[in-house]
Amino acid sequence: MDNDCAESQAAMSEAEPIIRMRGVHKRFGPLTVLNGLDLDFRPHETTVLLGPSGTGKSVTLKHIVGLLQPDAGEVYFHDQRVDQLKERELVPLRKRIGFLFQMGAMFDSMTVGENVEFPLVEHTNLNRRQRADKVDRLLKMVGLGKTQDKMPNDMSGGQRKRAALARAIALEPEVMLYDEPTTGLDPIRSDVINELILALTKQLGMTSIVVTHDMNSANKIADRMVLLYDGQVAADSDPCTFRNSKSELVQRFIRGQADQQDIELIRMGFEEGQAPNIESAGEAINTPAPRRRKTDRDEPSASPQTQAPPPPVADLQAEPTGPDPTELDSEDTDDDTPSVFHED
Ligand SMILES: Nc1ncnc2c1ncn2[C@@H]1O[C@H](COP(=O)(O)OP(=O)(O)OP(=O)(O)O)[C@@H](O)[C@H]1O
Repeated sequence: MDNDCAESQAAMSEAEPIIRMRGVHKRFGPLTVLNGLDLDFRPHETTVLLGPSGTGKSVTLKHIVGLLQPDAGEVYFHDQRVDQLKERELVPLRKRIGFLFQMGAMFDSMTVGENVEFPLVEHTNLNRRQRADKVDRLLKMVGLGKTQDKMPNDMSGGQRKRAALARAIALEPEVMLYDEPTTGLDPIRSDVINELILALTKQLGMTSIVVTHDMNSANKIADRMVLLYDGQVAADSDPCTFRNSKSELVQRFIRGQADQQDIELIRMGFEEGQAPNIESAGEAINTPAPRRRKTDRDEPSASPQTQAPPPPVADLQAEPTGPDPTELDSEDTDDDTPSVFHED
């Protein structure tokens, strides 16, 4: 054992996995995305899924909630085989696994309050008053108190993501999946999201799986880092061991460094008097990622009808004990000094 990493290694869970992916294969036409993926997720742990664009990180998340089905292989949530469930049978599963989509996926025609209330209306027996209280509590938890009546389009990107997170945890899911939760946010707003993810995991005992390209975020929130490459797991360890890995692949990814093949591609583009082919560059580490057409069971558009069931967590019943986040959330600064989870 690398002594420098003993603390980081010790922090990793040894509990039985609650999500298991076994030999998962997934192709889209000629493109193989997952190539026999074996991956487990243990409870109360935050796993960060890393990897170049197009390696199948989002596709992996979508298999966990049955938004995509494997061509071969098995996906389990506890003892339940997810990949064989019919759409109707997926509903209870999706109440236990929340999903924060890349773009937040708010219903633009509804107020923020209505958005957060939506899963409560659909999936609980709470009366109007109880729902209103819960929406209020959820919005405070993410530092967005008193925004119930706002329209999503009148909010900043960071606020929308937090509102989407409030909706995603409304049903108190056991597991939260985050698809690039900090993309498009400045470092301060990104950190707000990081704090929220940490709070949900550490204080409410949630299990989190986070897809990100953001190494700052990964370093802050991860109990475990997994690098996907070529449709398989290329590295899987505690964060300290990951950072100290001698693997060239891992190190290049951490440094965000193009390899010789990428550089050569760009040089050739210049020499031929063409604009460099940025799309192709990176493919030596980035598995080919043809731009895709979103299909059937893909990320929902902003329409309640197509929205994947909102998410779930632990005990949201308790009143938040920290400072009232609404006071931190001034109209013009968009904020962001969350988190309601902080104890005094
Ligand atoms: N529903 C789909 N139909 C066709 N191709 C798809 C579909 N979903 C994903 N793909 C393709 O599968 C590959 C992996 O996609 P995925 O979104 O998982 O990548 P990723 O690793 O999350 O990348 P990024 O970091 O850029 O988000 C891409 O080439 C993508 O175009």
